[in-house]
Amino acid sequence: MEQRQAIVAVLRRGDRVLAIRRGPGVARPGYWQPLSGRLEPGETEEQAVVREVREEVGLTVVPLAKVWESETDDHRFRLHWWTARADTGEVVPAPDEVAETRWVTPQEFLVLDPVFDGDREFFERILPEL
Ligand SMILES: Nc1nc2c([nH]c(=O)n2[C@H]2C[C@H](O)[C@@H](COP(=O)(O)OP(=O)(O)OP(=O)(O)O)O2)c(=O)[nH]1
Repeated sequence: MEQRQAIVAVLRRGDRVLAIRRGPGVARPGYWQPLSGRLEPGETEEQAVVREVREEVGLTVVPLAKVWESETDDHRFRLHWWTARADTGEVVPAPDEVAETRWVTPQEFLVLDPVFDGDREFFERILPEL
């Protein structure tokens, strides 16, 4: 299958990041992860980060830096990981896509269940180096 491109938006507020639980309207509901979403044709990764964050939790964010690339465990998506600043604003989840949200420390993310292997690797290995 042709690999699709998606962004992951690691929203930072102080020493915490936004974790969301996948909602009932998406594949594999129940998993905890940072926000993610498909890159649309003609869109830059930064634009996709801003759009997806707005659609999924209603926050306006500023993309900071691309920090990692990975592949999903089912190989369907190449994931482009971005940090973004989200200092203010209230999180308002899109009900179908986001079941729950939590601002977590990296340690707190690692005890959420279930999480994807690639996301675990990000929080264990990549995020502490940033
Ligand atoms: N952070 C993270 N995001 C992931 C992982 N696996 C995975 O598919 N995603 C993201 C990439 C896509 O944005 C989204 C795919 O979910 P989906 O299949 O319900 O979304 P979709 O609407 O884009 O796809 P589809 O319905 O057309 O098949 O989830 C993962 O391991 N970690």
